Amino acid sequence: MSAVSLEHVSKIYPPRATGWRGLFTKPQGPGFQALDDVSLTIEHGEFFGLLGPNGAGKTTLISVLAGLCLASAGRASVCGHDVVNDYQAARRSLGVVPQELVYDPFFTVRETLRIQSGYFGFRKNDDWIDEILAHLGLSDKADENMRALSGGMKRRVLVAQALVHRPPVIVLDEPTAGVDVDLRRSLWEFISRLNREGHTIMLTTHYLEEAEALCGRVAMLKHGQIVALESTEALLARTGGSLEEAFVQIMNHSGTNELEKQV
Ligand SMILES: Nc1ncnc2c1ncn2[C@@H]1O[C@H](COP(=O)(O)OP(=O)(O)OP(=O)(O)O)[C@@H](O)[C@H]1O
Repeated sequence: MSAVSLEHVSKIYPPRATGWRGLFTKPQGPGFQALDDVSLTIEHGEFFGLLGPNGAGKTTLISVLAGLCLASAGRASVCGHDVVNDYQAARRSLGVVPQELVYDPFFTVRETLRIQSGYFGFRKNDDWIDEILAHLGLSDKADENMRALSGGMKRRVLVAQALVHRPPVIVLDEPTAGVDVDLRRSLWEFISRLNREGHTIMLTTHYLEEAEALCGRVAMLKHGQIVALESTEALLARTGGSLEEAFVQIMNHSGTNELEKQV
């Protein structure tokens, strides 16, 4: 049983209503294909990078895994639990750090984490909450109101929120966007430790030097299709440079119909 499995997953967003006519008529048109027949398996304990330019479909793929949007075709599972038919177990197996800074401005950091623990049925979770806070440099912010935190601090809380239920699989959607060097370092130390302890990590980032240093295997998405899927080492050996150079090479020179060759 794999940590994450996607079998022929496609996602077509329905056409959006435009203008005032959209209020009265059903939007017409083909919709937008964000994922196109994506198949991918991530084994337990892997540190996996999901890379691609803006709009490639990374967040859509994560949303399918987290049950936030339904795939139009195909099947996805987390730790063997189907994200549709067995969604509660799938959701419990997954901790997602979202890209957007979403938070409730009425609660303190500790209250936020206690509430999140409650969603997963953890009542007395303060020992683990304190440990997470310490590792993310948030101990002195525990009793501060969420709205009083800086953007980088809010992002740390989002990371903490994803970890409160000790999920075996952790998905980080651009966790270091807009955070300082200090947090990056402490965040990666903490995430690497969780990975060493057996957690599976799936990371999306535009900082390719971070992906190169951390990820044992990477997938590259382009227009919703996988255009590269291999170990970081093999990819670098094949393309003969850094991950950034490999990324530019693959994105500029591989049409999506070259897929079969590379996957
Ligand atoms: N709810 C939606 N309705 C319609 N189209 C959408 C919706 N969500 C995303 N899209 C489109 O699907 C495509 C893939 O978006 P997605 O957010 O998955 O890309 P991404 O790879 O995560 O990009 P980024 O690196 O910018 O975060 C984009 O063209 C986006 O505009």
